[in-house]
Amino acid sequence: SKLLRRKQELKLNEPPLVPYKYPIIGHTFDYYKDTEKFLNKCVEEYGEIFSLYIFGKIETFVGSKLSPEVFKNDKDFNFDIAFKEKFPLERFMNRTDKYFAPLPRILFTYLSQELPAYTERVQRTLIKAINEQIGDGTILQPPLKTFQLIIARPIAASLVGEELSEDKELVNTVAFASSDFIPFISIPPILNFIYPLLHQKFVVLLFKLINNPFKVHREVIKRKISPVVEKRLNDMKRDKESYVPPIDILQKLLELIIEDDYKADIDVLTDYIITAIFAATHTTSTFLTNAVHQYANHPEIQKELLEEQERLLGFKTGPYYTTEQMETLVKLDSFFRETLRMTTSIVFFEHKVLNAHYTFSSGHQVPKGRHVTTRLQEVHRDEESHGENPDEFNFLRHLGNPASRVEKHYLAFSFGKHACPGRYFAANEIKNALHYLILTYNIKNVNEEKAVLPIRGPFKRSSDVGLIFEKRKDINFCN
Ligand code: HEM
Repeated sequence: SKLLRRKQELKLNEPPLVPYKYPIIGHTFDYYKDTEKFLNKCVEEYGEIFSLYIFGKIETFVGSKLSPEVFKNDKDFNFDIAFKEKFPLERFMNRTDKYFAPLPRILFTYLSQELPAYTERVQRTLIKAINEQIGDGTILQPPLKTFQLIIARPIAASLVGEELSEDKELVNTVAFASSDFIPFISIPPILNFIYPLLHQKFVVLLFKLINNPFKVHREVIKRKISPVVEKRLNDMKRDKESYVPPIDILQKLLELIIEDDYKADIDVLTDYIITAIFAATHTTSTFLTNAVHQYANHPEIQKELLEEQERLLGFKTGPYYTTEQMETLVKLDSFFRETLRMTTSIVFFEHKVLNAHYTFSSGHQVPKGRHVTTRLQEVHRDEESHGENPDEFNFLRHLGNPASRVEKHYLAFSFGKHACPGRYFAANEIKNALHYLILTYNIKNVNEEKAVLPIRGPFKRSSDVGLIFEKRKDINFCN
C-alpha cells in the first residue's frame, strides 16, 4: 500500500518547482538575500503558484488569487502546526499541544467584544505612560523600546488588572517578554538541511538548557499574580453570592480553571497570561511605531489628521472618550489600516497541508505535509482590492473600512477562523495612543530622514530611525 500511495503522490499535478543550481541548498540563499526581488522574478516566470526548495524542504508560494483558499479551508490548511514547527510555544512550557486553545475565544469574547468596559482604563494608563516616557518632549532613538513600555501599560491593565499595571517590574516583563524571545525564533533553521524538524528539537533543547529571558519573565508574572489570585479566591470563597468579579482576562481564566474547592493552578494561569502577552505586545507596539513613523514620513497629511483629532477634543465633555466617540475618528482609522497594509512582511502565514492532498481552483495540487506560504506584500498591493497606485501610502484609502475588518486581501490580522481575536482591542488601543500623541506633540524623524522598514529575509521589522517629539500643547485629559 505504501507503494500505491507513493504512486498516487507522484501523479499529483504539482505547481512548478523553480529550477535550482545546488542540491540541498536549493533556493535558500537567493530567497533570503532579497526575498522581494527573488519572488518577483519567480512570479514573472511561473505565475501565481510555484514551489521553492528552502532549508531542506519544498515550500509552495501563492499570491492574491489562490491565498484566499488557504485561509478559508481550515480543514485542509493549518497555520498553527506549521508555526509551531518554528516556535513550539507549548513545548517550551512543557504543555501538551493545543493547551492554550481556549485563549483566543476568551480574548475575543471578553476583551475585543467588551471594549466599552476597558475604554477608560486604556486611556488612563496610556496617557500616564506617554506622560512618563515622553513628557514635555524627547527624542526616541530607536523608538520601539519606548513604545513597548507604553503599550505594555494598557495591556497589563486589561489582562491582569489596573493595579498591577502600576508595577514597574511587571510592566517591564509585559513590554519585553516577546521581543526578548526574538533571537530564539530568528535562528535560521540550518539544521533542517540535515533532517526535517531537527531545528525544532535543537531550539527546544537550547531553551531548556540555558537560563533564558523567558524563564525570568515567567517568574515575574507568577510572583506578581499569585497574591492577586489568592485574594480573589478567598473573596469568592468567603461570600459567593455577593462576590463582584473584577473585569479583566485573569478573572476569566480563573473562572475557566477553578476547581470545586476554590483552588486554581497558578502555573497554568501564568502560562496562559504569558501566551497572551506574546501575542499582544510586540505586534501592537511594532505597528504603533510604524504608524508614528508614517506620520512623520508624510508631513503633507498631518494637518488633516490633526484637524480630526482637534475636532473630537472639542466635543470632549468628561475625562474620557466613549468607545463611540473613538469610532468617529475615521481618518485616523484609515491611516492606521494603510500603515498595516504597507508595513507587513513580504511573505507570511506558512500553512501545513493536512489531508492526502489539496487541489487549488487552478488545478494545481499540493501533497499532505507541504507548507504553503502567502506572498503577503503582493496581496496587500493588489490594485483591484486596494485601489489605484497600490504602492503608494494613501492615508484616506480605506475611509469607512475599519482597520479591524479582515478581508481576503487584507491580512494584517489574518483572515478566516484564526483571525486575530485581539484586533478590535489592538486597533482601539493604537488609535487612542495616536490621538493623544498627535494632539500633544509635533512629531518628526531625526534629520528629516525617511523611516524605511529594515528587512531580514522575508520579514520586516520597525525602523530604528529616531523620532522627535516637541510639545505643541498641554491637553487636559483625565483629571
Ligand atoms: C496590531 C496588533 C496586532 C496584530 C497586527 C496581530 C496580528 C495577528 C495575526 C496575523 C494573527 C494570526 C496568527 C499569527 O500570525 O500569529 C494573530 C493571532 C492572534 N492574536 Fe493578534 N495581533 C495584534 C494584536 C493582538 C492583541 C492585542 C492580542 C491580545 C489581546 C492578540 C491576540 C492574538 C491571539 C491569541 C492569536 C491566536 C489566534 C488563534 O490561534 O486562533 N493579538 N494576531
